[in-house]
Amino acid sequence: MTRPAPTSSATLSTGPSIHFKGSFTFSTGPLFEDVSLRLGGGEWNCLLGPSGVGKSTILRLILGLQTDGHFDGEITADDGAALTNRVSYMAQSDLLLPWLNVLENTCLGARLRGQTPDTERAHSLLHRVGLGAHLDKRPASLSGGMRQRAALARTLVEDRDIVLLDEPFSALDAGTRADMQELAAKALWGKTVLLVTHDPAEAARLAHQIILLSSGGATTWPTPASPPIRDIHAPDTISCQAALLDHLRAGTAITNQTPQEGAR
Ligand SMILES: Nc1ncnc2c1ncn2[C@@H]1O[C@H](COP(=O)(O)OP(=O)(O)OP(=O)(O)O)[C@@H](O)[C@H]1O
Repeated sequence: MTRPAPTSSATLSTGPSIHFKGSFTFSTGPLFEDVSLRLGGGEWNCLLGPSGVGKSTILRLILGLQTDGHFDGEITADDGAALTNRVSYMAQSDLLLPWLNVLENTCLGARLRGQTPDTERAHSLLHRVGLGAHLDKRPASLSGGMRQRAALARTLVEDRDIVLLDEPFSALDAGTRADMQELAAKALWGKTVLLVTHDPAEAARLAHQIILLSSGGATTWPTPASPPIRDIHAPDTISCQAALLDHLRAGTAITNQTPQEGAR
């Protein structure tokens, strides 16, 4: 499979395939039942679906985070190794610590593990996400998009086999979003990436595999024949994006009719 050439100096290793299978229940009732999905090893797997269907919950389960509900199932990697300490994660909220500056936040993972941070790599990534002039600033003085780019740099600085990204580009303007998509795709070359997104264009551009999650379970959606990162102008990218949007809209259609109008 053709992939964009790596531009990072990080150690290159290919991430494993991951199998997720199970059901998740809150005390109030089931969130999903018998969901089965396979994340392609070393690939970008984009997960889309209606709000509240359980996408972030699946990320949290793969990460091994505490949840309020009960998971009955299994999550395994095809190389047989445990997932512990192999996963990096970017949550929907940036989770930047307010008392640390941008550089310190980016290096936080290594410091929490008692390791010496790779400040050269952190500097390089912060420059590449456009925050080179803001290393000393605290999160409170950054815009929402700048905070999201700082959180992205903090995720990219980790050299993990498996990377979980929960709507990482949602706060960015269109141009910066395209730039950050390309940066992330190159920096995470060969990693197993699970990207939660609501953006069909993002999935059509970045995905090796598109997975749709609904109350009925997980299904795959056809991706263009060309390899990611795809040209946004390419006909197969545009048709994938359009068909995906049509499908998602049909699944979340909102009617403006009153019940009385609908009955006429
Ligand atoms: N303690 C809880 N008890 C009951 N339901 C809960 C609890 N915590 C979360 N939920 C519900 O679980 C559902 C799944 O949330 P999750 O964040 O995984 O969805 P999502 O698909 O990622 O949504 P979005 O696209 O809006 O981010 C939501 O409807 C949420 O309200």
